Amino acid sequence: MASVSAKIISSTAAAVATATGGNTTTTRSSCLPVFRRGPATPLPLKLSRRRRHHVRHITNVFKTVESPAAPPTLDPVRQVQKPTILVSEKLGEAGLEVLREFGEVECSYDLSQEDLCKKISLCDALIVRSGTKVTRAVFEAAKGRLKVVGRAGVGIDNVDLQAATEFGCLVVNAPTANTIAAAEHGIALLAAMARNVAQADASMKAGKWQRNKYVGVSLVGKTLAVMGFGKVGSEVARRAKGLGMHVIAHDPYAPADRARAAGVDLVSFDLAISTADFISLHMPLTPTTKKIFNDETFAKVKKGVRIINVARGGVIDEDALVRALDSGAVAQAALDVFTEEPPPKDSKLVQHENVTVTPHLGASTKEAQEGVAIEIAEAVVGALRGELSATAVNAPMVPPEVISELSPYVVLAEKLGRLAVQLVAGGSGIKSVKVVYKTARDPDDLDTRLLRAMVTKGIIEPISSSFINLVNADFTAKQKGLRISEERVSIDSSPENPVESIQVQISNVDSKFASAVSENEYISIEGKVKDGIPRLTCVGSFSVDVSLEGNLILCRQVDQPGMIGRVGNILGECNVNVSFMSVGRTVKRTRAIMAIGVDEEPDKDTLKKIGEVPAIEEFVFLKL
Ligand SMILES: NC(=O)c1ccc[n+]([C@@H]2O[C@H](COP(=O)([O-])OP(=O)(O)OC[C@H]3O[C@@H](n4cnc5c(N)ncnc54)[C@H](O)[C@@H]3O)[C@@H](O)[C@H]2O)c1
Ligand SMILES: O=C(O)[C@H](O)COP(=O)(O)O
Repeated sequence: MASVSAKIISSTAAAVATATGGNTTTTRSSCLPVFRRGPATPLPLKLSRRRRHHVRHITNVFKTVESPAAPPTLDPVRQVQKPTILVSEKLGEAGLEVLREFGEVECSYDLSQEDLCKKISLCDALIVRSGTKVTRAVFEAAKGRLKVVGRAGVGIDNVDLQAATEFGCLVVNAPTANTIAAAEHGIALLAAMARNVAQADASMKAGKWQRNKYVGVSLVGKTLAVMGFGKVGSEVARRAKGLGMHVIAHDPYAPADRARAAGVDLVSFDLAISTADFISLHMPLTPTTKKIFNDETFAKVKKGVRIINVARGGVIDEDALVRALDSGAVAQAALDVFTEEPPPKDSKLVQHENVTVTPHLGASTKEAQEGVAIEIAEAVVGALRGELSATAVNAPMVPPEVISELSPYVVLAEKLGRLAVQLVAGGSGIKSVKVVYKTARDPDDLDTRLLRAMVTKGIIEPISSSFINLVNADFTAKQKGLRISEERVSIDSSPENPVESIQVQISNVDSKFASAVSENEYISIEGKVKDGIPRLTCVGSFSVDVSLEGNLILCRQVDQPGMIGRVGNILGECNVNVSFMSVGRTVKRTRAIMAIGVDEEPDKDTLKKIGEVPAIEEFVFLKL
């Protein structure tokens, strides 16, 4: 019971040491290059000998298939086997040079799936852009030889990450080198659309001179809503302000002070779309943002709004956009990205006279492609050397024995992060997260890198296009201005379990569920692993005990008889299956918290009915 000592490990996500695994106590003299945001300059990072050993295992942690014996190519200088690197889409020359210095490079563009599968078993690395589908079949055909896939760009939706991980293949990307290019393309589309440049050009080339038909609209003094205030969105905002536009932004997870510093007001989704003259999309494609622009949304926009999309086609319901263009709700659209790429030739959207299109050119500038090429080439070479890459998007790097012992806690950590972020009220940017581990072991022996990475993953993934793992968690958190600190609390208990409990605290934010806010005024949730199953054991000051699976409804109600039955009935009537239920209270017959696990997602009406039960003071639905 007694808490003996508390050791604070101030590991800001910013700390370079944490980007490599976060051991804050041991630094020795060996340096390994790790590639970080911005120009692809190797930064020396000091790693302990133990850490270096882990680093070398990065590509082997999940390896399930032995590499076949392939004909070796010898580097005449080093007299070691040179790896073979297949480049399947056009890559900048500077990147190719980096690759050629290290391995045998084969550039084969426009390969069919079949041909790619034939070649891949002789390759150690593959470099692609968005046009090559790296499917499970490709990893299967690689027969274990493929060690790394490099995506020369941000989006990795064309790479089957699950298959990559299963086959022990590291995937790295180049997340920052094309940010400016994408922002510039957004601005190019904004201006071209407002002045009908593409339509007027086509008309003149058809021999016409239609000055009256192509009268445009001015940008100065107009309101631009930037939807997604991340890397690209904030650069678009900056440029639009330079054009004299009034810029507002919607991003539930962006820190308000970062927006304020850029002279941009963060507003709600509805306010953004109902007041803007122009809407520019810069959010990632996630289950939450998929088709976020749909018939319902277009009914709320300011009539005659103009929309730019250089993010991902899937955030717009394209049929709904055609209807909105036909009705005049949307005056014009300028699109670089499409749900299906290339879109069907007879696509009504592409053919629409009020739509300007480009074939996914956002990242296509010479400068961006050179930057991306160098960034990806260095990341791939580093990975082939077995070094740590800050842009790795899969395959955590922890010794198998640590993974095995921590695996149930890994699930717990991710779920606690995922729950905690959903308790934050939209509009309040998250800046500071603290993870508290209670352990009966020597806190110095507790390797929390994986757990911290998984909490970070749980917090960031629902709100970003980033894929988080042990390698990139701190790097990504830093990019998002998120400070993750840790505290290890030593307790008297059985040292059999590596961790007794994990608590996630988020400070300086408002909560959607006031009861999740502790006396110390931060959102606090805590969990434990019992019989190998992760469980939620504390919400704010309330104790509960529910298994973390399916979805969760948290209700705070007056502590009185019949509450479980009433809510259970509402869910039952709507065919929502309750998997478990737990009630926690601080004082008898005052207030209680009910945690209800549900297999299905209740619809809006069902949730409304729960909220209408008089004794229920607040409730929230959380996806695990
Ligand atoms: N057209 C191109 O060639 C091209 C080039 C680069 C990037 N992209 C795309 O642009 C998008 C943005 O890229 P980035 O590098 O700026 O990513 P980022 O992760 O830096 O920014 C995304 C932002 O969206 C915010 N967000 C998440 N959910 C949201 C929601 N529901 N509503 C509003 N905002 C939300 C996040 O908080 C984050 O700030 C991605 O979809 C990326 O794939 C396209
Ligand atoms: O995800 C990205 O980086 C952009 O969408 C660019 O894709 P591309 O490399 O195929 O141009």
